[in-house]
Amino acid sequence: MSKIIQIAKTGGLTGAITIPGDKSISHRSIMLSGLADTPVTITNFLHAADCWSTINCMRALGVIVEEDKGGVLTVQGKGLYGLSEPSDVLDAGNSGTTIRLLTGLLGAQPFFSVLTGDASIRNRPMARVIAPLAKMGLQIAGRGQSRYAPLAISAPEQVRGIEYDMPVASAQVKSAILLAALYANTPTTITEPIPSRDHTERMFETFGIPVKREGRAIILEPIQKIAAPKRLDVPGDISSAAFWLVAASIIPNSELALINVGINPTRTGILDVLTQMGADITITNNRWSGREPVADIVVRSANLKGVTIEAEIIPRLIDEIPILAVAALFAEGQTVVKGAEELRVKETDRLKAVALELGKMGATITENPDGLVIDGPQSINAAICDSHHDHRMAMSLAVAGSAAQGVTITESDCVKISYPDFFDVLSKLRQD
Ligand SMILES: O=C(O)C1=C[C@@H](OP(=O)(O)O)[C@@H](O)[C@H](O)C1
Ligand SMILES: C=C(OP(=O)(O)O)C(=O)O
Repeated sequence: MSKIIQIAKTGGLTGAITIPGDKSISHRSIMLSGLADTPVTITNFLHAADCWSTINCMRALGVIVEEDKGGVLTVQGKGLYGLSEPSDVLDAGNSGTTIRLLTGLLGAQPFFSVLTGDASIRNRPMARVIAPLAKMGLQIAGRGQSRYAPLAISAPEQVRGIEYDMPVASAQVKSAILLAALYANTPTTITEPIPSRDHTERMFETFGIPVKREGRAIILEPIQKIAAPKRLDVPGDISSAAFWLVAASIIPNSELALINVGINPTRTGILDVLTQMGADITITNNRWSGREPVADIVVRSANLKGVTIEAEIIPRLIDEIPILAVAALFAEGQTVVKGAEELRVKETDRLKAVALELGKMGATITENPDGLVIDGPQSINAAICDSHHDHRMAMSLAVAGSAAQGVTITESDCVKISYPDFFDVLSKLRQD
């Protein structure tokens, strides 16, 4: 794929899109299956670069992962106590989920390992996982006084359960602790400031690991074994569907059917906010994919209005702020995003990148330390914009350009991180 892509203005988008597998759930499906004693077949796995980083790390620990021609995976795990010492450095690539979750899992193993990733990953905060894991007895050291990867992980003397009040709402930190807690000799209680995505908890239950939830607390008792399912199906990723939800809302004469979208309530902040903005969204065909709720979603063009997005909802739409900023440019009135300072430590500083790159298209966006203020509607022009190597930025810019006067995006191949077919799907739906 070319690194520079030109996107033209488009007429209404119509058709049906089967949404690719959920990235968060795909990572977890490989990790848990890797700890199983019996083979697990995984359907609708997200074949994107981040999830392959997880597969490659698990393979380096001895787990066998096979892929058939249709992309269905079969994982032959090593059992809870069967992972082996990797002979080389483990590479998480661009994936924060891979490096953070594996830090918890590897920290509890009786061997040495080193975890690193690309330039972006080596700049993302790791102290937030190392601090609670150290309280559990794990031995993890990193660059910059253990704030950054590469991380060197040594065998712990023992793994203790902890009671931990999380200072930041982060599913990655919560999950790292839960994975380490699988090896603890005492219970672990984690309390979240605001509930974050609960895919790890649901996946644990799918693997026969009981997880107690009491208000904002999550409790895991010491376990002896796990009981893997034979098959696991990954629902479609609502964070990928988000680009189509906004594109169809802001491009006149659009009607898209989004098939197989995960609608776990810890992820549906985008639906709540778009509905509040006046979007025309219908949820149909509600069903279950294992312990995860799934539906089809029909979205039609609508006149949007600005809204205030408060801190409390941010964890439920954490990855959707860039595309919501695009929606806000087309909405009548002011949109304010608050309590979103976590966006500064993602693949790039997403608050800064949104203001800068949409600014190149002529948009005026005020960047606050913890959010954005966007007055709409604004007319935006064609421009050459940079993705900052951030998949969600690239896709958000493509939607903005499609709805306005077109856009040229540099470093556009980063969409391979979460949605490799994104530009192909967009070009098939276009009515030029
Ligand atoms: O646990 C996960 O799968 C994820 C959690 C979120 O990160 P944080 O835990 O850092 O908020 C999210 O931004 C990321 O895309 C995926
Ligand atoms: C932040 C993201 O992922 P990760 O933290 O896994 O790199 C994302 O997908 O937007």
